[in-house]
Amino acid sequence: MPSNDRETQNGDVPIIDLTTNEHDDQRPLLSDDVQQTGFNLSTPNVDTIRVPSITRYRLTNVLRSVLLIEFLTLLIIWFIGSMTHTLIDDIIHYQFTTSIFDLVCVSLCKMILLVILLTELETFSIARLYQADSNQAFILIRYLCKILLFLIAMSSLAFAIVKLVFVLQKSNLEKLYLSTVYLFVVFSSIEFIGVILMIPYLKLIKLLEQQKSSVQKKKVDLKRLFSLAKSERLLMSVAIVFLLISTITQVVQPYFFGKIIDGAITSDGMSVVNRNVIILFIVNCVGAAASAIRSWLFELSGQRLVCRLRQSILDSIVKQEVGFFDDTRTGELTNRLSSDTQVLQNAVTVNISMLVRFLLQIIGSLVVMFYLEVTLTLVLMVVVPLIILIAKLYGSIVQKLRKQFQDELAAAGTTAEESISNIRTVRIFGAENRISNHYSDNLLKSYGVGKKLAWNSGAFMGLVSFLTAGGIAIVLWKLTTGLFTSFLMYMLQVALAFAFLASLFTDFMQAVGASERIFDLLDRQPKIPATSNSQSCIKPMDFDGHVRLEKVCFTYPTRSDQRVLHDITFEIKSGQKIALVGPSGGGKSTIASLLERFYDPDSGTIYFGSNPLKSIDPKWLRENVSFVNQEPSLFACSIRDNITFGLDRIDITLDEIQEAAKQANAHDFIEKFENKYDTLVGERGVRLSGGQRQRIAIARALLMSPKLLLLDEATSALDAESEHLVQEAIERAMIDRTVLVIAHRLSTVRNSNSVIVIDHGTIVEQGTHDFLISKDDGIYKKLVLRQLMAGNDSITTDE
Ligand SMILES: Nc1ncnc2c1ncn2[C@@H]1O[C@H](COP(=O)(O)OP(=O)(O)OP(=O)(O)O)[C@@H](O)[C@H]1O
Repeated sequence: MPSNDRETQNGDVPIIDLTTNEHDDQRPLLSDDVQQTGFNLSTPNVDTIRVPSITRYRLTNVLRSVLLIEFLTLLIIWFIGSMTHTLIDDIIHYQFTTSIFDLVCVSLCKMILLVILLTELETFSIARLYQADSNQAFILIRYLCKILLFLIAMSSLAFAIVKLVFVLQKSNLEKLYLSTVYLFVVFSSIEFIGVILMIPYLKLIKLLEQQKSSVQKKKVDLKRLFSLAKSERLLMSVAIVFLLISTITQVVQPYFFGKIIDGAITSDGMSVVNRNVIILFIVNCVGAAASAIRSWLFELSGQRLVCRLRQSILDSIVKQEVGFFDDTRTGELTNRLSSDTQVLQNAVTVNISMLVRFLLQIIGSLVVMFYLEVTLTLVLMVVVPLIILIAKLYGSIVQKLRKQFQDELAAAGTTAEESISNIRTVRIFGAENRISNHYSDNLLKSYGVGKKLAWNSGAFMGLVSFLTAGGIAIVLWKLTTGLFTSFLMYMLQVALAFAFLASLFTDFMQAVGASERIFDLLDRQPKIPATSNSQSCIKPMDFDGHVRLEKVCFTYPTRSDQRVLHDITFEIKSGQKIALVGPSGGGKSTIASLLERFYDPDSGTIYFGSNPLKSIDPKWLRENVSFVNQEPSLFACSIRDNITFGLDRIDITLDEIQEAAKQANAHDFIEKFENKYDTLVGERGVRLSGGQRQRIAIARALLMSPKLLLLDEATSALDAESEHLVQEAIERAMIDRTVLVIAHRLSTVRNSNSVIVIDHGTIVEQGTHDFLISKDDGIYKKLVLRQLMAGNDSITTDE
């Protein structure tokens, strides 16, 4: 069930108002509404309802805008007209067939009344949302509002048509005046159709101020999304100049094309044809060059932008604390790096260019069309949206009727099937006629729906044909062949531009979703800093390896109900080797993770020398503490690069690398490779054996010369030779260092100064190997005895 939150994340803006059926005034909104609207409103309680954030791009707001545009346009035309005769003149000597004053008044009144009614209906809807019981008074007022809405829109249209009819009967009309009346008819028709379409669905929820947050977030994100392109503004400005040039060339082409055709069919027109063909050729060449440069520059700025963005995202990802990665899937993060950034790249460069281009194309084409023939353009502006609206209306009606038809047909089918399969029973009871009548009843119902379908289909085809034929008749009657061709080409340009704009809207919404996810990531501050970012971080220069854990308790963020460590207190003195042993899952690796500050303890403190770990510079920590874990992962680069992975300095010599590799028992096998230290290890080091990987990881840790070495001994099965080599490397690595080793082998434990036995997150025993083995009934003793009996060296057991 999509919740509002999820919608916001995905960036999907619900386009249609919250809708319900008429009869649901009688019941609370139930699951159907959830499916229909995407919002769960089933519990109509003020406290528990999550009021959905509704889009600003909703039908009622479109209607409000149309009303405002209509009023402002008429007002401007009235003022322009006043240059010839004063505004007052138009009022005092008012004439139905020559004044604009009445149109302005009707438009103003209509705007005020419709806006009030729409707002009222929205308010009722939100009030109803909060009320479990239906309120008769509410319902009545709602119906009244809807009726008024319809009547006002219809009256305005009727007035417009009457005025047009009267005006057309007059001769010597001013072109501007006639156009204004046409314009008023267009607007009134659009509003009337809008109101009719809206009334059955109007259950709009008015968004309360305090609940606008998610809409506002979207707004901010859109702004921020475009701010990404800021650093490319120079490139993009140049690109926009070329975009303007290429769009202008595209807009003027049909005009010259028309001229060529007109010239070709007139007897003395060859010189006109020649001239215009040359102009068209030059225009085309300029357009092609401008398109090429525009496309190159937009693509280039897009590529630059996405590179920067990907870099910032990766920087932000790798800065996050380890707990973040426990919680976030790798695929999700790589998706943000690849597909989300790709979506953004298109949105802020190519899509912007397309948006500007198509808008200019529409405006430019309309301007030229108006220039060529005002009346005709106005007629087309009425006919085309009208056909689109009618098609939409027809589509929704047919969809409903088809479903009804299928249901009725299915019922008839069931009757027939039942009768045929139970024919013996039918025969026994002589029920043939009854069955036939029953079937006929069902058929009649489906036939009834079929009749409606047929009627609607006829009406639709008739209306569309009439409008199209009417439009074409006017075009043919009014225009020369050349003009006709230009007109058709312009219409095509406008229609295509609208179609592309619709798909661009979807792309932008997708980009808003992607940008939300990306900005969430870019803005995320790691809970544990990965880099030194403040002056207050300490770099304890006198650190000698002495570490103390005091009453450390810890729970993994992803498993908050299970505490992993309880009151762990112990210390590792400088130069000591401490072995952590205990059953699997007891919490040994977790202690090492805390010392690496992958996580922070819930309570208690870890001290490095006298400094709490939280106050220590993260960079210093990485340089002075090395961790070799059970299954070390290598990077898909050369052995040399893997060994020097942790080092910042670039002046590292091959001798130093070889020395570390020798200590880690890795030098000999590396030398046997054809490319020696430049051998590529493959993804995650797959081209090396487990033992070789471990020895390279040990070399990598040793090269850092850490003051504290954390070792997690491998339990993975290695052959005897490899195991011996790894073990030897580990023992060598421990010499002259402070070491905490998660020990799985008796030999390692024996060599350590102290053994700490961890079970179920607590320290259950602590002391030297000899002391612990001498204890009767001790866990450590049991572990050792068990593995001695099993005849191996491993002291780790599963719980
Ligand atoms: N990233 C994690 N998120 C949630 N729980 C975890 C995580 N890592 C370990 N755990 C849990 O914490 C507990 C202690 O795990 P830990 O790896 O510290 O045990 P261990 O003693 O090192 O075991 P082993 O010897 O098998 O490596 C286990 O119950 C484990 O399931």
